Amino acid sequence: MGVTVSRKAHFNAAHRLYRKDWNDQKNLDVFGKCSYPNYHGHNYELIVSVTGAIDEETGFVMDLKVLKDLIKIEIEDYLDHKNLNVDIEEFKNLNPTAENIVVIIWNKLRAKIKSDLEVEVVLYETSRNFVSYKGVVE
Ligand SMILES: Nc1nc2c(c(=O)[nH]1)N=C([C@H](O)[C@H](O)COP(=O)(O)OP(=O)(O)OP(=O)(O)O)CN2
Ligand SMILES: [Zn+2]
Repeated sequence: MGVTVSRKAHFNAAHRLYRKDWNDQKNLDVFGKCSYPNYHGHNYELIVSVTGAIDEETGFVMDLKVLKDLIKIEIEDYLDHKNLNVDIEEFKNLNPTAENIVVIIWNKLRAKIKSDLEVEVVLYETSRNFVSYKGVVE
């Protein structure tokens, strides 16, 4: 049981959905226009939610200024205005789908947030397509 605090953020990035081990026709059949060779862009929006107990002294679950700075450094500075396939190491051999992007984002934030707090990330690829991830349930 806990209280959830959330912070919205955004970044713009280009990508292309395709597998190197498939030919162009199969990539087109599976990924459609998302596999076009010259990439395309999205205005990604994310919501990062942190759940935990309220600290008696501060009244915070987590300082939202700290969360804001963390998202800026770990996610926005890392992904904004990048070509995900070309510029981002994690996607050199991983398709930059919304599912894979949200897991990468979650892993980067999880590593920087106190372990007694739960972290969930919701990632909007378009205003109508979105995915969410809260880690593997142990
Ligand atoms: N399961 C997934 N399916 C799809 C993904 C994905 O990441 N996971 N990605 C894509 C494309 O990259 C892209 O998101 C589709 O964009 P677009 O064609 O613009 O999407 P819509 O036509 O649905 O645009 P709306 O504005 O949301 O109507 C495809 N599938
Ligand atoms: Zn896309």
